[in-house]
Amino acid sequence: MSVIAAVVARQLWDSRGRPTVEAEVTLASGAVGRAIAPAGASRGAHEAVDLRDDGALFGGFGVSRAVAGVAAEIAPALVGRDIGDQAAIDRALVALDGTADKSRLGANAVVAVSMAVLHAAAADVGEPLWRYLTGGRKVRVPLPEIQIFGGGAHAGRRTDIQDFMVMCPKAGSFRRALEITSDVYRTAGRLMEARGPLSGVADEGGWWPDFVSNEDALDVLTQAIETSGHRPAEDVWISLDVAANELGDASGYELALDELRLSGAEMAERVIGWANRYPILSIEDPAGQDDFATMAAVTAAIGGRVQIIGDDVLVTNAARVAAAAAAGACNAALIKVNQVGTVTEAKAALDAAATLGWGTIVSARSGESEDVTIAHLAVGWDAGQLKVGSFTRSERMAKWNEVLRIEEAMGGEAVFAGASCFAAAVAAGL
Ligand SMILES: O=C(O)[C@@H](CO)OP(=O)(O)O
Ligand SMILES: [Mg+2]
Repeated sequence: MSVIAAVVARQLWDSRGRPTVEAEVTLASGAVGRAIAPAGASRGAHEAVDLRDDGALFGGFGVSRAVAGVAAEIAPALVGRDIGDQAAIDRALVALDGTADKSRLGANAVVAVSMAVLHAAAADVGEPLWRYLTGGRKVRVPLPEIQIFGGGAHAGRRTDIQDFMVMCPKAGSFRRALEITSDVYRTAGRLMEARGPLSGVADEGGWWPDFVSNEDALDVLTQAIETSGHRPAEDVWISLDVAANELGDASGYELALDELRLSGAEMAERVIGWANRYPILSIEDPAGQDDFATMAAVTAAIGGRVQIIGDDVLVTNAARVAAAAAAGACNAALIKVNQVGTVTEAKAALDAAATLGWGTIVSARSGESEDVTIAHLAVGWDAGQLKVGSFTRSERMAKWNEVLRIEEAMGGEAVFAGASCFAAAVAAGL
């Protein structure tokens, strides 16, 4: 394999109009790999730390430091290295940064370079990234989790629950899952229009929510599934990201829309109640990032039939996956490369979760770009599931459309992960 000849970075803009980092890795062979760092809004305290200035009107100063660090330190450390050894390159990035949370060089600089290295390695052997990652293994096309309403930190906290999504485990193909979800999405928009003014879309493209309670949103989503001509709990299921880290911690949670202040035990009761009353197959972060007890209470009660995903709880960190498993805190892991900072560390978290028999979901952030790396990771790593946001925003569509291209490229070999990708779906007999 070829060696790295140059690493450059530049400042681009993300889907929220905030500056971000793009890295470009050129090899001696002439092959090039490029990647853009995404950015979260609901972030866990245990995540790797970007160099950003989110509060500033023009927040470019942190990002320009991240860009400058690539030129001054990362490029000299990587030039001349063998592109085929991603793990060694990622180890070098971690050592060069020297902090536990990548805050010196910035996780946004580190993740952009790490993913650009991966792209360059695939380009060097002339393979699409997803195929390069399979190493010849059979992989599945992921089950998509697609947002219908966006709330929480992505929509001025109009609902407490952050993501109201749907899953179609029995769709048979990725293409069909998108068709069904499109019916539900557009029907939900019509229902909201009929109730009053329709106020556009949230950060990830889901409808901007206009509801009187969190359960009102769940009612309208269930109605949208029915009215679209598909069957709730047969063809289409609800998946929620409560993002409860934004609502409180073990000392108490606030559901502002419902005018409720709940203890951890009451929060668990509430979430379990939703799962009992609505066609829910998956729930992410029903408790705060360090409230393993509430996560475990939910998992013990309904984890046999509902996927309980850790996001802020796990932050794509293999050690936290192990700690959560010991506490019985979840049965699935969200995988966001920028939460941990390098491709190799993200893969280690995914492997740790998969070894436990957990579901694994490669996920976008709420601040995204045209970068489609995660579509390739979801397929090439055989994650089984992919969470990208909604329809109607091109930074999301770029990823969904890329999976459609990959599914087409697989031809007759394409296997849709459907219900096979997590135990709860299997238990539900899907
Ligand atoms: O919480 C999440 O799962 C993500 C995507 O919905 O949001 P953010 O990128 O803001 O952390
Ligand atoms: Mg989340």
